[in-house]
Formats: sequence, C-alpha cells, structure tokens
Amino acid sequence: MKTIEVVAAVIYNNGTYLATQKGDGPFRGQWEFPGGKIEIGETKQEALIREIKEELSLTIEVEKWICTTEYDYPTFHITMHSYLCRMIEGKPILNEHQALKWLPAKDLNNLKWLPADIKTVRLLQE
Ligand SMILES: Nc1nc2c([nH]c(=O)n2[C@@H]2O[C@H](COP(=O)(O)OP(=O)(O)OP(=O)(O)O)[C@@H](O)[C@H]2O)c(=O)[nH]1
Repeated sequence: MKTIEVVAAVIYNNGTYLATQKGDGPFRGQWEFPGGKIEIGETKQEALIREIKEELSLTIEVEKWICTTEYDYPTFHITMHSYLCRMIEGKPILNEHQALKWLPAKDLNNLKWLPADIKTVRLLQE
C-alpha cells in the first residue's frame, strides 16, 4: 500500500484551536487540521509553514511536536505529524477549505474528524 507523510498544524489563538473542513475529495465535509504532504528536500517545519500559507494565507510559528500517528485508510497508509503552532500574522482565508472553526479543546469532539486525527484531538483534551 502507498504511504504518504503529512504534517498537520494545530494552530491556537486565544484559548481556541483552528479546525478546517475539507471542501473536496473523498473526505469532503470532514474536519482536519490544515497541512499536507511533505515535499522532497523540505523539513517538517518548512512544509507546515508553506502549507498554511497556501491553504489559509496565514503565517505561523511551529512551537512543538504533539504526536505522530500511523493510520491505514482503505487505499493508502498515512504517517501524520501534528505540531502545535502559533499564529503570527494574518487572518485565515479559505483558499482550499469550505469552512473553519476556532474551538476550545472541550468542543473539538463535536466535529466529525478524519480518522487519522482522533489521537491528536484526544491529546489536546487531556
Ligand atoms: N492536512 C491534513 N491532511 C490530513 C489530516 N488527516 C488526514 O487523514 N489527512 C490526509 O492526509 C492527506 C493530505 O494530503 P493533502 O491533499 O492535504 O496534501 P497536499 O496539500 O500536499 O496535497 P496535493 O498533493 O493534493 O497538493 C489527505 O489524504 C488527507 O485526507 C489532517 O489533519 N490534515
């Protein structure tokens, strides 16, 4: 099975975390942490900063690693690295997603997350 390596940004601001809703593809309508695949020659931090600029026109600072999750989807395996990130400039703009929400940790459970994200959400709630 194909493996993809992805970075996800858990962006916090004023006691809330940013969740984004996928706008297309097989997981349309489900929620994720913004991010994407690491490109060749890039560090995880560089990939995160690039993806968040592309997807949300936002400048972030990567603060700390949260967890790495391995998950088998029916057609691929994902290795996903989640990082806590701080917003340093801009206001999120939906360049790719259909919606976003800023939520306190206790409310993150109300969303339908991509299966690979469940562990990250649980850790934020501990
Ligand atoms: N960004 C992101 N992707 C996730 C999360 N959880 C999860 O399963 N994924 C999966 O990881 C993959 C990320 O690919 P992507 O399509 O967002 O990455 P990308 O922007 O580099 O893609 P591209 O090749 O279409 O340009 C998708 O299959 C997505 O469904 C998450 O929390 N954030």
